Amino acid sequence: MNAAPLSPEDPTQLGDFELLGRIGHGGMGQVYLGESQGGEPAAVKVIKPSVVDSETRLRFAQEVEVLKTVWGPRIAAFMDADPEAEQPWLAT
Ligand SMILES: Nc1ncnc2c1ncn2[C@@H]1O[C@H](COP(=O)(O)OP(=O)(O)OP(=O)(O)O)[C@@H](O)[C@H]1O
Repeated sequence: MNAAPLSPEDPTQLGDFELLGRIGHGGMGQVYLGESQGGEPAAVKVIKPSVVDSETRLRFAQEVEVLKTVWGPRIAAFMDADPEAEQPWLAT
């Protein structure tokens, strides 16, 4: 997986995931390459601090709930999430 280096303002740890680099970004989030405590690679999506408000928190919590209910060979599997954290995050 190609990842760009973390910037000084990036978090280095979210939940049990160590963040190792940046792999992409969407409308409301930055996606990091992460690693679980067991050494499993993860895509860790974090809501950008500039867009965290009650509406984006709600949308993000809904995304997490939907992800918990879907699985398949072409769907990144849900690993863990904390939509109520100061910086809400989701690991797949
Ligand atoms: N599981 C993953 N594996 C590899 N890269 C990923 C993964 N999830 C996201 N990415 C990368 O991060 C980018 C943004 O993903 P994200 O889920 O935030 O997209 P989005 O749905 O467009 O954003 P938003 O939900 O914020 O509107 C993707 O285009 C991709 O490059």
